[in-house]
Amino acid sequence: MSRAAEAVAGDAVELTVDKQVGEGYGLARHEGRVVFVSGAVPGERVRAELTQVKKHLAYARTTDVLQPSPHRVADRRLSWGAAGIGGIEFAHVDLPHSRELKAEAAAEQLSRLGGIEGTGLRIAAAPSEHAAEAADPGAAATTAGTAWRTRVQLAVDADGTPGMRAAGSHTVIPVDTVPLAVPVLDDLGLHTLRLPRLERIELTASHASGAVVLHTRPGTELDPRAVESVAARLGEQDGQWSLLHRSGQPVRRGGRGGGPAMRNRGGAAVRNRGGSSRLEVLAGTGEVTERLHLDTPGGPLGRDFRLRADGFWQVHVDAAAVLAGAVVEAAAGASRVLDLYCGAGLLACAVGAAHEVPVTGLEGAPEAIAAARANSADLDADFAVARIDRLSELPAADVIVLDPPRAGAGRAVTDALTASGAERIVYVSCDAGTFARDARALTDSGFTLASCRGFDLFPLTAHAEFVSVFTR
Ligand SMILES: C[S@@+](CC[C@H](N)C(=O)[O-])C[C@H]1O[C@@H](n2cnc3c(N)ncnc32)[C@H](O)[C@@H]1O
Repeated sequence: MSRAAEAVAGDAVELTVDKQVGEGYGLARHEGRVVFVSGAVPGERVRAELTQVKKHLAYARTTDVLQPSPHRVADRRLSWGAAGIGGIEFAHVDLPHSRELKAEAAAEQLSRLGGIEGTGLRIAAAPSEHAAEAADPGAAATTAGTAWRTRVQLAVDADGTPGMRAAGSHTVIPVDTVPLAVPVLDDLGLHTLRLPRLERIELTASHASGAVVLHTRPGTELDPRAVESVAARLGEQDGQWSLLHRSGQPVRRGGRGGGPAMRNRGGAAVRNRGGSSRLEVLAGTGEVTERLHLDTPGGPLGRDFRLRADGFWQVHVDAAAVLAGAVVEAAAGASRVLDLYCGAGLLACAVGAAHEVPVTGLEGAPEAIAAARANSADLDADFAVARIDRLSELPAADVIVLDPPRAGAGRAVTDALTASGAERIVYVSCDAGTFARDARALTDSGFTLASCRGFDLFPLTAHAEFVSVFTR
């Protein structure tokens, strides 16, 4: 008796994409398996190559579109000379529809992992994209959503050519333009330089200032020509630009001085600053200044935040204002606010200033806490270094704000939130999956999810931000 040959990676298959799920995948079925397919739009019939095959599921990438969705547009990466780069999962979808697909994927995760139904979740456009789409409806298929990143990392290959990593691979693809970056980072032109001995560069653009961090490969010295060529580009820019170097020492595992291992926004493990490798300021102050503008019920609020050039700040050019605005609104009526994972103090300072209430902020990175203290000198605010997941008790507050990294808060933190005296939790999340898991823990222990708002603060990628309020 003959049997159909078992599917293997490399096989070409035809798929009908049923719906959108997390990480930018469309979901299809093929010969008894669930297939997660990239580069497709729900409703489409595509030909795809299987990239990974397991017993009950497989991964695939679209190679040809047989019946296109009306929401399919020309892959924007082609116009950037950046075909195949990863991290821009909706490069081929019109921008408003990409938001609907993210909302569909997040609702599925909230239901499956969090047992949460009927939130009516929408993902709202950030003001810049909203304006671009309103000014020119055609922009939704082309330029809207393509110039928002104030923080960008370029990988550098062994020959010193900068670029972006290919999807699912370490291969560096040279680019004609810095994808998704705010114009000033593209204008620097660092992606056109040869940068020997570097393994990556971090680019930061903030209010009237910016910074570039050069990361050398482990065991190599900085190449003076690379430093000179980058410094020359920074010298041509308006505003204050800093140039920094982080040596590529291998990260120490355990031992003293290593600092707590944490997850950054993208989920990659990072060492607490200062423990693993040295950050050296080659030019400028080594700091950037961010400016927050908010319209609050009490009137306009403007604040400057200084932070270290490599310190955490919300990435989308509108993100700080959008998230701070939503958190200020959600914290209305609070008498004392605790901000967990507070970074340089953005949310704590916005809430403290808008509602004139005392705030406490806790965060693992000492440099961020030093910045938060300086940024809150005019407020009734108290900031301290702490590993949130190791706290046995939380400081007293009636409203607790938390904005954990992509890995979410986890059981120890949700238990501490439950044990606290807080009546309201304002949870800011950049990952619907880990948020859904934490939401289930909170609702299982007596909290009710009162609201969940989505914001497209990572346009054209699979990610979004969520601001949710739990009450009890
Ligand atoms: C998404 S950022 C939020 C920062 C801040 N809310 C803001 O908007 O600028 C998460 C922060 O959590 C910190 N962090 C990550 N893991 C931590 C942990 N286990 N304990 C304390 N802080 C942590 C990171 O250093 C980072 O500053």
